Amino acid sequence: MRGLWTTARVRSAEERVLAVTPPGALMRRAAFGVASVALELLGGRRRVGLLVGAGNNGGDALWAGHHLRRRGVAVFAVLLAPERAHPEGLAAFRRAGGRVVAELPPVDLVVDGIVGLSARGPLRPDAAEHVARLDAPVLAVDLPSGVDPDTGAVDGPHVRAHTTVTFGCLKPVHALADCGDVRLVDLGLGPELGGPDLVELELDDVGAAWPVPGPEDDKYTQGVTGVAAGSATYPGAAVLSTGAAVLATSGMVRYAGAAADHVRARWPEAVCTGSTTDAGRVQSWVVGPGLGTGLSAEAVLRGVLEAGVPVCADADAITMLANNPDLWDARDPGTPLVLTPHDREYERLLGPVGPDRVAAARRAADRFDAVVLLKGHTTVIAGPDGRTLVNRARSSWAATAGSGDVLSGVLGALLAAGLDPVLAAGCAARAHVLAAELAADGAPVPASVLLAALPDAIRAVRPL
Ligand SMILES: NC(=O)C1=CN([C@@H]2O[C@H](COP(=O)(O)OP(=O)(O)OC[C@H]3O[C@@H](n4cnc5c(N)ncnc54)[C@H](OP(=O)(O)O)[C@@H]3O)[C@@H](O)[C@H]2O)[C@@H](O)CC1
Ligand SMILES: Nc1ncnc2c1ncn2[C@@H]1O[C@H](COP(=O)(O)OP(=O)(O)O)[C@@H](O)[C@H]1O
Ligand SMILES: [K+]
Repeated sequence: MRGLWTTARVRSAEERVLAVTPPGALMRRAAFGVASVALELLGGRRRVGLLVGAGNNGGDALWAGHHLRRRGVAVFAVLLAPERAHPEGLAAFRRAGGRVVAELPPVDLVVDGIVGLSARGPLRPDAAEHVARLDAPVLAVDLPSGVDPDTGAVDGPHVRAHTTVTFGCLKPVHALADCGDVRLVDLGLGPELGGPDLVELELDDVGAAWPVPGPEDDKYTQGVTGVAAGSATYPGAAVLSTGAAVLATSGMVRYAGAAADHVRARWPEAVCTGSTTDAGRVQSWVVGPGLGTGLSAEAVLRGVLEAGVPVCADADAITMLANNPDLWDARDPGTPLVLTPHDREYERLLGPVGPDRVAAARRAADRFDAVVLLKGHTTVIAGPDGRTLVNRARSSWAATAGSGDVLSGVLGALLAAGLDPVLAAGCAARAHVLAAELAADGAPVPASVLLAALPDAIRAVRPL
């Protein structure tokens, strides 16, 4: 598990550490970390450029330039606000033989010290012009400048980092946006930080949580997943969602709906009926993919919400809840509900997602007293208790029709197995990303192939 702390939390921890640390010591430690990673990336090459802003982020870059000079590297600095450049950092840089220039000459690596934690919004025009001219890889100090530290949002010119060196702890930007390879330099903030604001599950966490049958188990004890999805128009959604539940966990999957023949033909192990009313007992329901939004679909959703087992409400189920708020009343208040909207479905529920996906997911979790999994390249999972997970895809191949149906089936199976719903959502999202990576391997991947890669993804995360 990787914890991430917002800038406000980092600042208050830093204040307490600064109060008991000699002046400048934290910055020099941070800068030494930047210089060490720069030397590693240079691999023997010897020319570095610095882009230096007005704040302490620029100070870090100048001190890193000082360390690099001492290791014999030629270092050139562009000062974006010369009169406000960090005075001690600039003096040390000059003393060590660093050269201040109006424009960077050809270099092997650029250190981005334009802005750090205090900045908001895109790069200003002068900084953006320098960044647009770069052709060397960029090592970002703390975060790629122009990317919002707390939301990862990008709204104009920004730095694209090959590597980011950050200090003290990871911040939301490091999980929500592309920061390249992220390295952490310890500043001793740990004891002052408290619990993280956001958490990113690692593969080991997913593997440890994934349900595995024991010697005493049979097909019922592991939780039976119910899938209420598909229609005459969209049988494929039922096939994909049911198949994902079949592959995600051992045990049993019941399918109930109009696509029973299609599901049976593809997944003979699923127990299929035409209606949720005669489906038999289940320990969770997945409802919505390809279901339609008519009166009969509403009746299905109502029945599932009343059933008293955890529900994953996806796709058309979300649209129905948005269109007909009376449906919320059918919900059994004591049982978990996981909503899995993409941005357009979210908008139907609560208006535009906006640039802050974490805040949006939390808003919905709070409003609906549900776990909300806001899908996208960066998926955010918020629980009604405030827990928040983020899961960033490494590629965008999963942006393909039907891939959300696969996610819903995996999530439903993990709910049936009894996983805590926030953890279930986090594990499903992580395994889905991994299956997409394994299946795509650099080329487009249809959802049915992503689905077929689920067993490989599960094998890859399970402890040896
Ligand atoms: N605290 C610590 O213990 C440690 C902190 N450390 C380091 O300090 C960093 C935080 O430093 P910080 O607070 O000085 O602010 P920082 O992010 O460098 O720059 C803000 C300045 O930039 C400007 N500016 C704003 N927006 C902008 C934009 N879009 N485009 C361009 N310019 C923009 C704005 O100026 P103004 O608006 O006045 O023109 C403001 O002056 C942190 O990320 C880490 O690297 C490490 O040394 C470890 C120890
Ligand atoms: N740009 C992207 N990069 C990576 N994954 C993405 C991207 N866009 C969407 N996804 C993922 O693909 C899936 C799409 O789900 P959804 O929009 O419901 O598709 P469908 O309704 O066709 O099944 C989600 O798991 C989402 O997180
Ligand atoms: K930076």
